[in-house]
Amino acid sequence: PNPNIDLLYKDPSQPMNIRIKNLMDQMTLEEKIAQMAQLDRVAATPDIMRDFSIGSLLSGGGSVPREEATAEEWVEMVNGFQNGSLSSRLGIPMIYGVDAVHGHNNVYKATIFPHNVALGATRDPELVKRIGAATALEARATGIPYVFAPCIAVCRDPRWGRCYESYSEDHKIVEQMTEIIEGLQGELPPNSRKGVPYLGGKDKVVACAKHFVGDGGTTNGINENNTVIDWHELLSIHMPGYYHSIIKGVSTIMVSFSSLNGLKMHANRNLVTNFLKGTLRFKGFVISDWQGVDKITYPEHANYSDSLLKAINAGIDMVMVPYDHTEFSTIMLSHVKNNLIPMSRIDDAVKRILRVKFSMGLFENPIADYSFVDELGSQAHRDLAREAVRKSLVLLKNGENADNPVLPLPKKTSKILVAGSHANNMGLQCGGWTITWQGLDSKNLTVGTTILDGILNAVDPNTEIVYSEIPDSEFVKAENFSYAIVVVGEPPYTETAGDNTNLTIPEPGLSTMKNVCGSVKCVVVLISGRPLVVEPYLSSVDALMAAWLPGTEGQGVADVLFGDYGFTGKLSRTWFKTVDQLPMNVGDEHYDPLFPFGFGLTTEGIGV
Ligand SMILES: O=[N+]([O-])c1ccc(O[C@@H]2O[C@@H](CO)[C@H](O)[C@H](S[C@@H]3O[C@H](CO)[C@@H](O)[C@H](O)[C@H]3O)[C@@H]2O)cc1
Repeated sequence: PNPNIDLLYKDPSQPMNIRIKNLMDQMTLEEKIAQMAQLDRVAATPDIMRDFSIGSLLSGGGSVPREEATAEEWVEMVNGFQNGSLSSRLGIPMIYGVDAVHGHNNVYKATIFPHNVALGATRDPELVKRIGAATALEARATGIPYVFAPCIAVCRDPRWGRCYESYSEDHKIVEQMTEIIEGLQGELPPNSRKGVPYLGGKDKVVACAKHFVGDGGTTNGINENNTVIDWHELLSIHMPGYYHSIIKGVSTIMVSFSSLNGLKMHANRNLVTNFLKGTLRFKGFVISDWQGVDKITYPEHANYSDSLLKAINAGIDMVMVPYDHTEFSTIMLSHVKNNLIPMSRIDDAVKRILRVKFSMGLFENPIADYSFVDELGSQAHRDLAREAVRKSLVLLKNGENADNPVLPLPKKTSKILVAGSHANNMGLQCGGWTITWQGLDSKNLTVGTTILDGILNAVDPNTEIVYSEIPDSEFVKAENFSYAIVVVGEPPYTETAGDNTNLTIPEPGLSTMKNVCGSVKCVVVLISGRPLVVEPYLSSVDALMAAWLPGTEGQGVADVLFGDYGFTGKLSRTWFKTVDQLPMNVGDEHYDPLFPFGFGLTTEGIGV
């Protein structure tokens, strides 16, 4: 140990503020600046962590140790970097972050929960809190103590490629679902201080409310674009989720790529510093989005020096660089030495970062162990995800009238046709942010139960199931099926790749629907991240349900299709007739939906 270092900051019996001060008094300017940098794992090595005292690492979407890496391999990777950090001059541990936005979605074999649009349809904050707790355990199974969740966007236009990451168009549902923060971080002890970073143990993770602010309100839902809104609309629609998150002790908040009335959020000092840190008294740290600093200019990175100056002075504490830490540090050092960034701003950022690291016990427990590896994809979590799937399904049509319902379907019948691109495809039913950043159209993307598997498990052993991905109408007519289940929908997409102005059901789904439903009684199961154009086909399908992006536990669809459980889901988004109506949200003066916000037919389950 270096005799010139006062190790008081490593003493957990000391008050946190004493530890922070003792450590900061010993940090060089270079070390303080390095704590404000977050690198993707591909740009880091243990030596870099040691030599530069980098504050944080992340796995960007799809950034994994190797394909199908085990929990143990993840732990080894994170600990490898951490040991580098611990051997730095002051031994400040790094914090490793990852997007666990519907379960620990980068990791093979993790439980993949329904995306947020589906969770909003459950109207069940307690369920969502349990999902947070399960997600925390699966992140810890891989040695990771920090997740970039929840996304508390209020998506106001389904043309937005990230609309499925939003719980609802209604801010009240988004506020309720911030309960997930207490699942992720742990429940605040009674009478504990509100509005300060909280972490309730080694089985919990630091959370991140994102993306501050108004990410879901951009013009025409164009990703990373401009949200044009007055102050009262901003406060009433997009801001309440942040109050609720802060009160629940959220430790970090991520800034949005988008702009507010023409000003990039990453350069918005009034909102990040004056409002979030001032008015709302947020005490955790504010992190940029991925190259969010670079994107202050167009083309991005056109003037990184000026962008970094704007972003740090706006109040961003940690920069998700995530590649070139040398450029970052060199420019930061220059700005401080030239008094363009005041030392007080650096000290505010580092104090916030250290406050989160001390309050989460990272100095006491920097090295992950293998005690949680069996939590990854555990049966208990899969059962929880299956419950979430059941509760998220929204029944939009059930026969021509209530007297002659189609659902629940009989398990015992002669022959059932299961058709459609999304019936037997794990990648398609999970959607974006799954194993890779964009997700994949891949039957066996990860471990789980496809919707077809779920149906096969549910029906009577004597019932014949015929599966055909894209059957033609002759085949359907010739086979004398009792009825058909048609599972179709959107391909996986993430962020801008998901921006879509026509919102039609892609081929071959539409043709499959026509071929099948024109020839036999059919139930259509729609797999999508948002409402799609269905009005023209409604009269030709016998039943229609929204299954959203259910994740790995496809059994939950069969549970409700065949009546073990009833349909209870309610639309968390308005179902439009045509895209010309958009944006159209509950409460609008002109509101003419196909199915209104809150709509959902019900059926009785036998309650197994
Ligand atoms: O090579 N290219 O062509 C390419 C293109 C776009 C990229 O852009 C990047 O891709 C992903 C990783 O590859 C990153 O995750 C982000 S997204 C951003 O990242 C955060 C951390 O993952 C999340 O919490 C936020 O919620 C999200 O807005 C970025 O968009 C990267 C590479």
